[in-house]
Amino acid sequence: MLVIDDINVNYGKSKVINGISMKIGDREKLAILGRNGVGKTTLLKSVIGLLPLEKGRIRLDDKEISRQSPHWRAQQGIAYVPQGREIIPDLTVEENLELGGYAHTKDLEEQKKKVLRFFPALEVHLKRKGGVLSGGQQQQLAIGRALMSNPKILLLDEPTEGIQPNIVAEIAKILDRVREEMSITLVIVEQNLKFARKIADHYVIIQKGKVVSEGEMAHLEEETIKKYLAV
Ligand SMILES: Nc1ncnc2c1ncn2[C@@H]1O[C@H](COP(=O)(O)OP(=O)(O)OP(=O)(O)O)[C@@H](O)[C@H]1O
Repeated sequence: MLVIDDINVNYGKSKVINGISMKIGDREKLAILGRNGVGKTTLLKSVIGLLPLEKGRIRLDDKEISRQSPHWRAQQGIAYVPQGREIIPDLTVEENLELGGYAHTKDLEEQKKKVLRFFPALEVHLKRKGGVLSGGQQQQLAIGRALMSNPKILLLDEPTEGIQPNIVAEIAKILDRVREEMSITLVIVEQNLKFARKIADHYVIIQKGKVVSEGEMAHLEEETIKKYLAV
């Protein structure tokens, strides 16, 4: 279980996360929702250790991780798919994948095989440069790269951004399979509500760095959507 306990995160004097708490159970599928600029990416970055906490604590399975390095947290099983994917364009698909595994996997070949089972669209392009793939393929590669560390928890920041609807549906299917077969907890920051509904069983809505609504996805009401998500 990942426990976020009353955290604050600032950029200099600007307070972005103001007392967020949440518990994310094993194998849960959580969507973090909210309008632009409310602090969703900042929250994910503080969980992986890229941003320091001003206040509060984060625990993973009863281990305090708040002050550990990003590398240490990755070794404990937290993986991250950044917004914009951040594929290295001049490395091949295979090399991009391997980058996610070097520090965490004894048997790179075996792990590659395990990950590629979920991504037939990547397997046929292994020797091509990452930069020539379509947006949807790059997103799959970014997810595959994160899975190379064999994580317990996968954090994804807007995986559907700029991706065609049919590929979005494909990614939803892949994530579902990954979660089932690798027994992973999914935490997805998302603006695409349709996708979020499809993929997640719970939601949290953030506004001005605070949680303003949370619950089961099936109970997310139109009124709440209008109030906190409609643009
Ligand atoms: N490096 C930074 N330095 C200063 N302020 C920042 C920095 N990164 C983000 N911010 C500010 O922090 C606030 C929250 O940003 P964040 O990216 O976490 O929001 P978000 O909810 O993920 O939005 P989006 O959906 O646009 O990605 C915004 O006001 C943003 O301008």
